[in-house]
Amino acid sequence: MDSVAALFCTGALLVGGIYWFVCVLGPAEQKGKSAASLSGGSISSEKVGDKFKQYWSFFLRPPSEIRAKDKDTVPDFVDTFYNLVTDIYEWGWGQSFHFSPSVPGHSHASATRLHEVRASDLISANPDHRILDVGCGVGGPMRAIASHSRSRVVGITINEYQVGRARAHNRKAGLDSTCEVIRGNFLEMPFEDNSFDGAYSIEATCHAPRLEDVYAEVFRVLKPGAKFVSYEWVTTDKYRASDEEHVAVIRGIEQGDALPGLRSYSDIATVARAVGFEVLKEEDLAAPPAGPWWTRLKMGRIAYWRNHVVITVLAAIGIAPKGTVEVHEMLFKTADFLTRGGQSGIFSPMHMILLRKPSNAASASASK
Ligand SMILES: C=C(CC[C@@H](C)[C@H]1CC[C@H]2C3=CC[C@H]4[C@H](C)[C@@H](O)CC[C@]4(C)[C@H]3CC[C@]12C)C(C)C
Ligand SMILES: C[S@@+](CC[C@H](N)C(=O)[O-])C[C@H]1O[C@@H](n2cnc3c(N)ncnc32)[C@H](O)[C@@H]1O
Repeated sequence: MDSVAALFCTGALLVGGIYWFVCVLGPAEQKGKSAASLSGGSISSEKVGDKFKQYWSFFLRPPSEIRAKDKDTVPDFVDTFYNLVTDIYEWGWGQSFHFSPSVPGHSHASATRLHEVRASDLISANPDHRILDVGCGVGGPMRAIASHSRSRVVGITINEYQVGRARAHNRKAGLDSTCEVIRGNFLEMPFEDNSFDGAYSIEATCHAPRLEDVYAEVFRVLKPGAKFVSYEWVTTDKYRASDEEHVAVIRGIEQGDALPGLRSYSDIATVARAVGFEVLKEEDLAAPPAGPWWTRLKMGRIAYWRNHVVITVLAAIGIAPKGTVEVHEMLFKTADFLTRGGQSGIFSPMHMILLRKPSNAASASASK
């Protein structure tokens, strides 16, 4: 009898321990995504490890070399990146793949929504509008903006797997009649000239080798007089190319986030004007008095260790693809570079620029 009781107690402790470890100790976001369903996106399970190695050796090279020699293959590697990370992002962060300033008294979810709705208000999105989401991910911002503004939103992403996830989330949220998702390259968009009443891009254009190419495409598809807002990833005026620590942090951010070279904040408006936009407003939304955007990354550290153990176990027993462990390790390190970039103030993921296509603009972009 004693041994049965001991067995029962051990079993109960084990189950309780696992529950505590997985669910209580910093639960992952788990909005529609559980650890057991982590995949390599559209990449088959056995190829995840190889694809990760290819990704890593591509982005290990200096950005200047990537842009000079392989500008045209960047979107393919960005696509691979999102196959590798989309499930982990959703599981550990949620459906909005971006940062937001922390706001006293607001949860992360609520601060995220405020940041998204701000973009919608800046472009004055309204129920008569058809709005473009440039680089839409799995559609967190799209759903928030469609609900808030009642406008129709069309999102474009390079990654087919994200299209499936975004459409499923839209259906579940009852927003599939107002939100549409298309697979395509934002450097050559499959949309008519002058066909959108507004556009926004949240932390996505940083993947373009040349900012002018994506801005020129947005310019082309916007109706004259329509507004475009972008939250850009940039180095700030505190960044010094002569400081080794600064360079290492920025390289770490580029490699772990599929970026062909971060731009300086001072280049954004110049590019926008060169393709024909009027600059209405420009502001670093990360600058004080805004609350720090990186606190969520720092606070998550214990959960990342827990996630690492969960992924390692799931990969060992064949539930998660083997290469997922390496992908997670990369994200773990990237989180540290991003935090250092935020704390030192040399990097901002939310340099906001608000642009307008002049009312008298011709339909096609001037820059191409
Ligand atoms: C705009 C981009 C993505 C920004 C963020 C959404 C992501 C940047 C780094 C990501 C993460 C880092 C650590 C992960 C952690 C180790 C894991 O256990 C759970 C997921 C992370 C928190 C993950 C979540 C998304 C990020 C914060 C780029 C790519 C242009
Ligand atoms: C960091 S995610 C941000 C997603 C979304 N804006 C959000 O905040 O949730 C960047 C997005 O840009 C998309 N992207 C990157 N390069 C692209 C390209 N060349 N064409 C289309 N989409 C691209 C990715 O597929 C991804 O959906």
